[in-house]
Amino acid sequence: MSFSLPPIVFVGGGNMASAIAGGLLRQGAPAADITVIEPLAAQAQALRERLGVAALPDAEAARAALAQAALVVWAVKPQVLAQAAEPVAPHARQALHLSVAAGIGTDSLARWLGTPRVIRAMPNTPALAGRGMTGLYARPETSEADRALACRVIDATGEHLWVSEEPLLDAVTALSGSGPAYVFYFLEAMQQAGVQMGLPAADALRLAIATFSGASALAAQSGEPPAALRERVTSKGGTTFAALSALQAAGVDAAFIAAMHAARQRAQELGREFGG
Ligand SMILES: NC(=O)C1=CN([C@@H]2O[C@H](COP(=O)(O)OP(=O)(O)OC[C@H]3O[C@@H](n4cnc5c(N)ncnc54)[C@H](O)[C@@H]3O)[C@@H](O)[C@H]2O)C=CC1
Ligand SMILES: O=C(O)[C@@H]1CCC=N1
Repeated sequence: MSFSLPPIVFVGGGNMASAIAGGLLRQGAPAADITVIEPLAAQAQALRERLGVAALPDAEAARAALAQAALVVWAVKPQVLAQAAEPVAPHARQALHLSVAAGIGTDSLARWLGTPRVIRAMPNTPALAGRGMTGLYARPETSEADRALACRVIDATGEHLWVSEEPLLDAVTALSGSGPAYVFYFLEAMQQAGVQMGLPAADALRLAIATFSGASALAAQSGEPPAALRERVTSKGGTTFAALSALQAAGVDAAFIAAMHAARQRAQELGREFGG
């Protein structure tokens, strides 16, 4: 299968870059169209071996690729983005820029990159399994073709959802960006309880994973609100009622909501601290 793609440069070759580049390659994009700037030699070597893409140590080595790039994907930590942008930006002003960094606003990005053609994305790690969910925000200076290119790249890792105002991306970060960690946290707790009740650890984990994916599939397929689906599991005076009463008594819903507000607040702080 062939998947035509203009040349792309990734800045940062960690989890997120691997997920997006891996998704593009799975869809049939030629490895020759993908270059990664990754200063860690071992990480660069792993990218070459696993994905077959060019992995170069810095902007100087990637000058030719940057000059030809239609898209530059920023996949470094928010803390190092400004510093990473400095040597790259002068060589890639013609490109569309797509940043996955949490919290860093497009005003800062446009300033550092010397172009307003900037789109922000908030993906999540299920992208590594082709089941990602990504929130997207485009600056008004981007064209329809720019937005279509960003969608094609992101859709190689799963689904996308556009938000109309940039601050909503911090809410997406708190919900689906950090969200896989909440699911893993619940999986750990469910496995632990299963083991306490005598189940082998592997069986407890299998039951927990199948329950999450089955319940999610049912919620997606039925289109019913989660509250209605929950009530259908909860027989009067039954086991689920006992469990949900214990969760409520422990204030789990309030704690969970507070946790998500903390995540959004941290995204806002990252923007202030490292957005410059
Ligand atoms: N991991 C996650 O669940 C998600 C992460 N993000 C965002 O994605 C971004 C990347 O996160 P990960 O891929 O998890 O991080 P990571 O640590 O796996 O990858 C970052 C890579 O950037 C490289 N790097 C450091 N300085 C550089 C420079 N100056 N130039 C080029 N590369 C440089 C590092 O060596 C590292 O390999 C972050 O900004 C994060 O906020 C967004 C959504 C979800
Ligand atoms: O924890 C973080 O900061 C990143 C952003 C969303 C998921 N991981």
